[in-house]
Amino acid sequence: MRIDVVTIFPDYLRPLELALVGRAASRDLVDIQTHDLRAWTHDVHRTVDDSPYGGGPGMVMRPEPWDAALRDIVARDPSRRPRVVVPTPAGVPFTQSYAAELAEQDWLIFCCGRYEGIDGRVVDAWADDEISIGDYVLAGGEVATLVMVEAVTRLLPGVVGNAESIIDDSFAHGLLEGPVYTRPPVWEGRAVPEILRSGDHAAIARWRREEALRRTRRRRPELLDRIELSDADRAVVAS
Ligand SMILES: N#Cc1ccccc1Cn1ccc2ccc(-c3cc(N)[nH]n3)cc21
Repeated sequence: MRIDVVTIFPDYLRPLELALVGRAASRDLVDIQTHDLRAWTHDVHRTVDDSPYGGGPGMVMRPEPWDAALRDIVARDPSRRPRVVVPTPAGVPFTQSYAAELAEQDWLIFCCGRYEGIDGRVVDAWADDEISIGDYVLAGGEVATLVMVEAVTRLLPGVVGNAESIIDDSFAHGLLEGPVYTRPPVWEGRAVPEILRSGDHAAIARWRREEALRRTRRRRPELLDRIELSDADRAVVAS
């Protein structure tokens, strides 16, 4: 997969050079290129913003640099059509299934806005997806892009060593993941649940599902309406 990110703060995307995503890039499992939007400005001040039509606070990102940047980047591989993603607080919620959908693409371009956002005509002309990572307002699209690139990259083949761990992900089954434990068996007087040290894998799987059901019921009950529950699951949720 190729991922291009356009931003006025390229250094904000440096974390993509680290850890899981950085390792995936070094193994050529993903090719991530970051671009400074100001490279597509031509005035001495490299201006990317202007006052909003209709008045109001803040500034809006001008259409011309964005259109020039996207035309240039897309033209670099005429045989492929990228999926253009614009992070925005007004977007469709980003979910694990959305990450899986984006992970199926072979080329993503993330457009990181700043100020009060990108001129709506550019978004209309170019965006395939306008995505929100949560109901709060960030100062720009870079953090949302970091979140989405990590969530998508970890789903790419070969990136996560133990493929099972992404299958058992929180949300993969529609439930929140239950608690996890490691050594020591007792820490500060708190013991690891005995079942996890029993070696009875069927019982352990059942316990983990029950913990996931209980945690989901407590923290995100609305998720339970979206999944098929067995009679045993319903008994746990009702208890
Ligand atoms: N747009 C806008 C906007 C509107 C009002 C006030 C401040 C901003 C800042 N901003 C500019 C670009 C941009 C991109 C994404 C987010 C974003 C995403 C999520 N999920 N929260 N915030 C915010 C962004």
